[in-house]
Amino acid sequence: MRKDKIYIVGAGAIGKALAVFLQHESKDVVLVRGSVDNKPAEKKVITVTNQENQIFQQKITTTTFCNLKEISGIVLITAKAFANTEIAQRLKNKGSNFSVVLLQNGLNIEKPFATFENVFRCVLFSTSQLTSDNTISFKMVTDSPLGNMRGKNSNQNAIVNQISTSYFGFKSEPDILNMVWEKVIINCAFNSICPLLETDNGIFHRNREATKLAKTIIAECIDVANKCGITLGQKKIEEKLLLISRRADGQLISTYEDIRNNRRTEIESLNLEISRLADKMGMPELVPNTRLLGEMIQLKSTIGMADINH
Ligand SMILES: NC(=O)C1=CN([C@@H]2O[C@H](COP(=O)(O)OP(=O)(O)OC[C@H]3O[C@@H](n4cnc5c(N)ncnc54)[C@H](OP(=O)(O)O)[C@@H]3O)[C@@H](O)[C@H]2O)C=CC1
Ligand SMILES: CC(C)(CO)C(=O)C(=O)O
Repeated sequence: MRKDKIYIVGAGAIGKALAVFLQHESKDVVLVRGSVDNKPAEKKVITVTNQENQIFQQKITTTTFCNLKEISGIVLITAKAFANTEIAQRLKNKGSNFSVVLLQNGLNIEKPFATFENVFRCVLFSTSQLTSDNTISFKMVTDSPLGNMRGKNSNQNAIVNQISTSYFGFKSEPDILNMVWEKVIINCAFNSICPLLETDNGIFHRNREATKLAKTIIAECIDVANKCGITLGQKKIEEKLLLISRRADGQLISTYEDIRNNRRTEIESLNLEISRLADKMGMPELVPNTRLLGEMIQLKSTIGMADINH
């Protein structure tokens, strides 16, 4: 079996958990900082607790792009999606002997990698939350599908085999675009409703009114997807939303974490991207609630960030 080096770009909740699980299974892994460069490499002890209260602890090498002359292997991007243009630019200077896998939420986030040869998207069905700088609460919902944007299929299976562990699973997906849409729609509900209600991901399986609102968002977004030639089923997406809500009960969605920590959110690639698509098609009326909730998240986030700057 192939044993490529695995570079994880973005040392956040997902990146750190993934690094720990991979190294736990003896994979050759390094964390590469997304927002920081020109720092020497260091080793950090990172501890992950999973849904079964199993504890995993590994000393992970964390480095920055300046220390990597050439990259050869698998590059997993777990930085926030709005950083992709800058990350693509940095990767362009590191040769071409690697495949890129985007593990981020969001629609059209692969655009900055348009000129790369092997680009894959993965749709994450796991939740990870930092409980302190280097401790993480992790819950796997189910295996995360990974599919081909431009690379060869053989490459896709090799990547899935190499990055899968017993605790953070992946599977090959022939129609990743469909999956991306489904998950983006689910995130349009989770990433707006949970932070606005200031609650955790379990809200939908606990509260019927919250689920009703989520169903409205799902229906609006499916309309936009259909108009873009993507056929999706309302029931299937609702079931996935409830499954995630049950399995990720108690975890906070990353957008809520961002707002609580006065950081930029990814709402631009979720509710606001779907709203933009509806506008572009000349049908803004398709997504009134999705847009409104997205704008409220934007406002909540900018108010918080403005407060700390004064
Ligand atoms: N957390 C979760 O449960 C899930 C997350 N996702 C998706 O996974 C991705 C990562 O999420 P998560 O780990 O929670 O996020 P975090 O905020 O915990 O970590 C994201 C990392 O992105 C990097 N980053 C942030 N801003 C910038 C910037 N301006 N330029 C470059 N890099 C930047 C930072 O890396 P560094 O510290 O190295 O600078 C940061 O640690 C997101 O797209 C999210 O939507 C999907 C499903 C579940
Ligand atoms: C919807 C959920 C919880 C699924 O993993 C997610 O995408 C996130 O935490 O960002």
